[in-house]
Amino acid sequence: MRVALGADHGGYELKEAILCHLEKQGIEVQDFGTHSKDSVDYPKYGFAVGSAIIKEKADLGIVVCGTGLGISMAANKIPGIRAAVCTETFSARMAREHNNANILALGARVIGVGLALEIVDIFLKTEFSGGRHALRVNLISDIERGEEI
Ligand SMILES: O=C(CO)[C@H](O)[C@H](O)COP(=O)(O)O
Repeated sequence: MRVALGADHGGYELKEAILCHLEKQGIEVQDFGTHSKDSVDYPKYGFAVGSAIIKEKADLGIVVCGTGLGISMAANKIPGIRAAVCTETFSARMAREHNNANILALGARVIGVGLALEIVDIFLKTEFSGGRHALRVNLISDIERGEEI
């Protein structure tokens, strides 16, 4: 599995912890920055991670900002991206199982590192269950294409 990772300054430290955690497990990680705590603009990192997924350079993405909100909003502007902000493990599992989310968004100012890593592990190991959920995710794609549903 190839994971694309990105964060703004608010998420920088948590991103580094996630990078270390995933590399220890032998997971291939592409780090799109940021690389310090200097103030940056989160849409650029949401866009970089989302683009990597759409271009099939990564299978799943993880984005981090202060709340997970702004960076997920930016990523979700890319057609085909389904970024889900998760603050607990149940939503992380459902985001994959029911919604086929391709990006996990985390808020470094909302949750601690331990919970964040647990959420990451669950998100990455859970498969989309398809079936009725695929029909619903396809309706999201129809909306993206400007179709009426
Ligand atoms: O959470 C965020 C976006 O949703 C950002 O990390 C946050 O807005 C950055 O704030 P500041 O520039 O005050 O550090």
